[in-house]
Amino acid sequence: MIPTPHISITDKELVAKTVLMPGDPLRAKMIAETFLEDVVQINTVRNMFGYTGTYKGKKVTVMGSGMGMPSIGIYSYELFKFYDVENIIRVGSCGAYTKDLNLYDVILVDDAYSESSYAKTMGLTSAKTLKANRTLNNRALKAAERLNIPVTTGRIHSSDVFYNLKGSVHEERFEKNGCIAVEMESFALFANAKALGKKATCLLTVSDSLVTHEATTAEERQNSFSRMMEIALEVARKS
Ligand SMILES: O=P(O)(O)O[C@H]1O[C@H](CO)[C@@H](O)[C@H]1O
Ligand SMILES: O=c1cc[nH]c(=O)[nH]1
Repeated sequence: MIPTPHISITDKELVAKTVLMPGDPLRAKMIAETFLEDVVQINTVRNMFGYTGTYKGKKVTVMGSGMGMPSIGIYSYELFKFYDVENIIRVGSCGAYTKDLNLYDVILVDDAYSESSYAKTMGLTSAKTLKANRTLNNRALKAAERLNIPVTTGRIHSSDVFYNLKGSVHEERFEKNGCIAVEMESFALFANAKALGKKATCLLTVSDSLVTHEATTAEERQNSFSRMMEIALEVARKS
C-alpha cells in the first residue's frame, strides 16, 4: 500500500532499511543537511519532512515523527509495514527526572514505561513497559565508546502529556517506576516494532530538567544534539 496516507514516496528503494526519527521535521532536515551525502527528499506530506542519503557510504533515511504516540505510531507503522524498514532509531529530546542528569547528557533507552493505551488499543499488549531492541542498543553502546561519548542507559517515561497538572508525577515516575527522564513517543514506537517483528530503539538528549528547571531554547533543541546523531548514524551504518 504505497504511497500511504501520510508518506508520498512511491519507490521503496528510496527508503533505507534504517530510519533515524526525530520528533521535529526541521531536525530531520538539519540531520540530512549536516550528516548525509547525495540527499533526496522522500516526504513532504503534512510537512513531515523525510530524506534519504548516504552516511559513510551507507544508505540512511531520516524523517520526522511529530510529537506524541499517535503521531509516531502512524509514521513508524507505515515505514515498517509498507516501506520494509527494519530499524527505527528515535533521536529525541527529553526532560530529566533526576538531578544526576545534566542538560545535553545523552540517554540510551533500555525500556519505556507509559500510562498510554497505545499498545492495548492496537490489540498488542496491556504491558506498561516495552523494551528497546538489544541488538541496536549494543551497537549504540559500542559506537558511543568508539566516539568517546558518555551515555546513560535506563528506563524512560513515555508520557501522553507535556503539561501535567499533577505537579509531582515526575517524582512518582522516578521513585516508583524507575524512570530517569520523560519524552512522548518511545512506547508507541516499541509497540509497533514488537507488533511487526522489527527493531527499534531511542537515543535522547536532555533538553530540560524537571528537578532543577534548567532548559535549552527551541533553537538549541533543533540544532545542538549532534553527539546523539553521531551515535545513531553509526548504529545505522552497522545495521
Ligand atoms: O524532541 P522530540 O523528538 O520532539 O521529543 C520531545 O519533545 C517533544 C515535546 O517538546 C515531544 O515530542 C518529546 O518526546
Ligand atoms: O516530553 C518532554 C520532552 C522534553 N522535556 C520534557 O519535559 N518533556
